[in-house]
Amino acid sequence: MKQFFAAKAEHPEVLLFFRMGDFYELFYDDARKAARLLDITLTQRGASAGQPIPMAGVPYHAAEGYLARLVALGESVAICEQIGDPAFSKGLVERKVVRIVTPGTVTDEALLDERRDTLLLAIARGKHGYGLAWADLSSGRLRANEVAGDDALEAELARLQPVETLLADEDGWPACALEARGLRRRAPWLFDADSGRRQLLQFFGVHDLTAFGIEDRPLAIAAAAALLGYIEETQKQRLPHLRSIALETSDDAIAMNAATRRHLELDSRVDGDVKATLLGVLDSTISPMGGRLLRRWLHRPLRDRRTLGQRHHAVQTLIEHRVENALREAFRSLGDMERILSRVALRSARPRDLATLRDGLALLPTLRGLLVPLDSPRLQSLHLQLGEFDATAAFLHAAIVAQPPLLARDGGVIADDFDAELDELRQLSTHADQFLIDLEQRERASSGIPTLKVGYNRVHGYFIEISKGQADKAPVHYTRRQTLTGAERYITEELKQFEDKVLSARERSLSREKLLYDGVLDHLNTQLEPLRACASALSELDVLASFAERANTLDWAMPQLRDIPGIAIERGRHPVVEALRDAPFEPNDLVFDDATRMYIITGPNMGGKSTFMRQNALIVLLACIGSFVPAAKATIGPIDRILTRIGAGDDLARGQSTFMVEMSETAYILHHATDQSLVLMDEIGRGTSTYDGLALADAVARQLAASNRSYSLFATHYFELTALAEPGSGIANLHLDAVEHGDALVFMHAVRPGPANRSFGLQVAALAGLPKAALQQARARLAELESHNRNTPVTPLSAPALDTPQQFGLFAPSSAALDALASIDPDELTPKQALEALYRLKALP
Ligand SMILES: Nc1ncnc2c1ncn2[C@@H]1O[C@H](COP(=O)(O)OP(=O)(O)OP(=O)(O)O)[C@@H](O)[C@H]1O
Repeated sequence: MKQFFAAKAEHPEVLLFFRMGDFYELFYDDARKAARLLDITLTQRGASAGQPIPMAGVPYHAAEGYLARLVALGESVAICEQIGDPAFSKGLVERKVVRIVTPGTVTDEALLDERRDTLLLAIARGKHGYGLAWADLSSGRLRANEVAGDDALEAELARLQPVETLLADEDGWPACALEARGLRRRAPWLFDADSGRRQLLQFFGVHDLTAFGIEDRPLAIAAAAALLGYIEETQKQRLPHLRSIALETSDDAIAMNAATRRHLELDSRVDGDVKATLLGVLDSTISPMGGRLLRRWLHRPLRDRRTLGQRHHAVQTLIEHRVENALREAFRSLGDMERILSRVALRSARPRDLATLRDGLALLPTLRGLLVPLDSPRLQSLHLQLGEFDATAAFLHAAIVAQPPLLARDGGVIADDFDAELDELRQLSTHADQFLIDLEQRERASSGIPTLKVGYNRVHGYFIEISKGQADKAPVHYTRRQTLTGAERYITEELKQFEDKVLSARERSLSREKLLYDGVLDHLNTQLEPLRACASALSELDVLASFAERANTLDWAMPQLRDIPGIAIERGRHPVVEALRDAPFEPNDLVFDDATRMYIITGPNMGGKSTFMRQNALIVLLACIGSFVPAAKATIGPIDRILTRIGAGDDLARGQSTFMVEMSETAYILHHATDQSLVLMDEIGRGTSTYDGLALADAVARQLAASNRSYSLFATHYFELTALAEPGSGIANLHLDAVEHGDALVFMHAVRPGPANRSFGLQVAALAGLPKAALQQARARLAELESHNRNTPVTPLSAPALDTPQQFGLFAPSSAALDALASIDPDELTPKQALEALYRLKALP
């Protein structure tokens, strides 16, 4: 327990797996917590100061599964191992924490999500913004950035989705940081830029940080130093695969805030159905590393039209030469080279990792053969980046058996003919079998006992076994080793000598194999950088081939990215709605140019307004990651942001009301949208009373059109807003329609110019199964409201000067007053009652 308390004192915040023979045991609160989280039995072991010690344990050989579950729950675990061999140590075995497994630092295959980066993030705070540094230890990728305010920090958190986040243990962090996953508070001095800088210079062995692009970014440096400090503290080993850090500035990418990522359902949905997300439809990559790269691309659409143009051209070339399927076929045996190489660097690569690497490298000549004739600059540069690894592939082929076992521990990994000494040691063991057969026959003959057997057992070693009935015939030079119920077991001098030789040959061959295995890792480590470049080229090829496959299968077209402002989409479709619908999808056009920067979209519920708005954002997004797009034609000018305000994103968990969320997202958009931003506004203002809502929607639309001058799609049920579309306002109307067929309602889904004339709200409610009585009441009420509106002069909304506040002229008399009036029969009233009624009416709101 002394040992335990010492180890626990060093790691008070994490669970301590304390190795005891074949088990990892947990004590006290750790035991209680683990028992709860892992559903394992809480028992007791011994007592301390007269009190029983709560204990829970997991078998050592099954620890990985339990670790995976704990890490997935966001827990960290310190692994305290027995150091040295218990067989040789006198008294207590020494124990030491050898590593800390944390959600953001795991590299074991079993603990990682195959198709998602596992990021550890550190955030440093400054007066004017934040520094971020993040690492994916399983691939060795290390990045940093600086952002200006809380909103930008939130956007980065939504993009990166770290599994573990380090923050200085101070007050005043914004909610988005405090809600980050796997939050870990660290001492504030660990986030110091000056000492951090020295730390980074030392870590990377350089004289300045200019080459990494972070020399004059103190907050990024502070975050990176805190990050690396934590990694070293938890991993307790060298990290040779973290060789550089790169700045990933936000300026290169199309900005999307957290709300936009959520609303567009890029890779997740509130209902958890990932198949119905953009990534779900888009991702047909074969290798896990390709899948991870695609997800990164999707969350970081680019603004650099040259890079994107090269990607589009590459995809087109793959399609034209019909090679995408051949490439993809080759990728099937590729495996996760990127993560394997990290494990090679960390020296934790398993035999099967090396076999996968070998088979992957063996594919390169085929891949190169496919790429050579392709006339695309990007494909050719990837071709070069693949490199030549024929010698390495041959080396691995010679070194590793065709199908190695799971663990290196039991041998059988290094191939025959790779090392003469190993071959000789192995021969000794193999020849042992023949020797034993010969010995058995000889001993049977000389002793005259035909049932005599030669055998082996792990505890007692080799033996000669004679049944109890024949035991008295045992020759005198047999020494008894073990007595069983029905038999006696003996050893002879000859067998003993043989045993020593064979056992030591086994041991020596195992340690020889270990040495050779280390040698193979050494050899691979000398080529780590070119191998990693190869893996990254393979990942990108996988993504490009996946784009080509999707474009072919789903009939997508190559977008044109232009320097000229504007967006023109012909026959655009919503990729996810189209994929999930059985019926055909109705394609729609969209044109934004200098004359029209905003469309007010009206039409019935279920008409397709949201779908139309989102499909255009998704088409722009797809074009800006290098993919083809679901449209007949798409021409897209420079875009700096995609911003959305779409309903149903209620954030009750964060304690904000629906309306509050709606307004803060709208505020964000008005503050950030520029004339190169694409903005989607869906039913803004519906979260509050009609007039407040209308007034707000009107003001927001005007501001977006006149001040922000963004490309805006503005869906609304307030028909009054359609009046904004005046000549010269830059605003136009679009509408969707439905037609009634008897009781049925048919949605046309076709986007047409001009405002809608009906909303069909009640018909849609009927479709949704609202009770008949409620519908009848609603119909009567609607007729009443409509007749009031007709009798009341409505001043139409116009947009004479977009920046002058509008006075609404649509206030009909309060319906309460009308109701009250309607209930009065003047002929029945006495003069006094009439006067009282007049006072009551006057008092009504
Ligand atoms: N262009 C289209 N072609 C075929 N089906 C479509 C199309 N657009 C929308 N749909 C179908 O209609 C359904 C409703 O569309 P959507 O949610 O966009 O309507 P909406 O007008 O935004 O409705 P609400 O006003 O109630 O939010 C979609 O789920 C989809 O199945």
